[in-house]
Amino acid sequence: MKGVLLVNLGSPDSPTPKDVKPYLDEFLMDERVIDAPKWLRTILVRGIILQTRPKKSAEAYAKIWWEEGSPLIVISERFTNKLKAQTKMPVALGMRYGTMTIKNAMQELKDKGVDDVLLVPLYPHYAMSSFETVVVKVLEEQEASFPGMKITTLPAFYKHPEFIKVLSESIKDGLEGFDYDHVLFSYHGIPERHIRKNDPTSFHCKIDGTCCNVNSVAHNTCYRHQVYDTTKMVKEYLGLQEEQVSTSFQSRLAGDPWLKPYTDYEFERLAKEGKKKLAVITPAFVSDCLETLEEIAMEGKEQFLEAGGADYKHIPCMNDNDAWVKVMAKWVNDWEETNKLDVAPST
Ligand SMILES: C=CC1=C(C)c2cc3[nH]c(cc4nc(cc5[nH]c(cc1n2)c(C)c5CCC(=O)O)C(CCC(=O)O)=C4C)c(C)c3C=C
Ligand SMILES: [Fe+2]
Ligand SMILES: [Fe+2]
Repeated sequence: MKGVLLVNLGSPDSPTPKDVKPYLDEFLMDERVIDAPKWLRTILVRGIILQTRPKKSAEAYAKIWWEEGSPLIVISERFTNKLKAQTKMPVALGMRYGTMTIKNAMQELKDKGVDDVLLVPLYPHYAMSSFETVVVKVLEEQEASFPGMKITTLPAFYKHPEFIKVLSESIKDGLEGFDYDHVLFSYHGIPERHIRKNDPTSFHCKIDGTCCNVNSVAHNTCYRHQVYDTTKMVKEYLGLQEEQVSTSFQSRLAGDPWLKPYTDYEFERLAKEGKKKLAVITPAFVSDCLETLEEIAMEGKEQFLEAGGADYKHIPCMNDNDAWVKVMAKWVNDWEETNKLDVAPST
């Protein structure tokens, strides 16, 4: 029997250093997130980062926490429940990190008789620290505990026309009544090195501003190419002008060079260039989370206004909006009927 496994990133159990620490430990000890050799990763994560970050992180989580729990988890659960109502197949939700494990979600599907699973990483773009680590973890769990289970993965849907349409329409709704003069597309950043590591040709991705416009098989796993494609397609759908739009990367960790331009620097640049009324959208995330609700909606607003901006709005993610659930329901139900996936054509 067919079934659907939705996977998002996950959150700590509560916004306290006690619960944030094991969550961050699992997250940052993932070799696809901090890709240093294990001995070095252990020193970096357990010897340095985890000494101070859990407290700082817990304070940030406390600012956005809801009565029902972490926004990312609550929103993902609402999305899952709505999807369940639109498909005959069993649907389960797991998180890559934290206590809502992928293994439990797979067990839930198995208990319902599912042996043919459509895995849906809840990320529009491919990065080894998001999409790839989910796929690898699911395959590890399959090998260890669910040997009879077949896994098919929904590819990154960053340029699927239905995704672009539903994302653009939700942005249009968010922009309604807000008199903006610029729209910033802020994506979660990744270290530049990860782009090169994920390049199957070993030579295409130069991160020099040109490679991403030249067709290549490398784009199937190039986060930078994919996010610029999303910006371009949404910009075209909404009829925005080139000079009204820019793309930047947020949430970097100290150390490595990460994808540029950095969102916090863009706030300053845009304000200084006279863009006074800024709308910020965050299309790397399908649901709002710490990185959108705290870093963009709260911190970002403060940074932009301090730099001289006059008005600022974070446009919410698609979350459990009905049109987005409908698109996902169509994708999974089509797969159930045809056993084929028509999601992201490769370039
Ligand atoms: C959009 C996909 C994501 C990518 C790619 C990604 C890469 C990445 N993240 C970190 C470090 C942290 N990210 C944190 C939070 C966080 N990250 C994503 C998504 C992607 N991360 C989400 C949805 C969230 C929010 C989770 C929530 O509970 O709301 C955090 C934790 C918070 C903090 O302490 O800042 C860290 C740490 C790295 C190093 C990385 C790529 C290498
Ligand atoms: Fe992250
Ligand atoms: Fe590129």
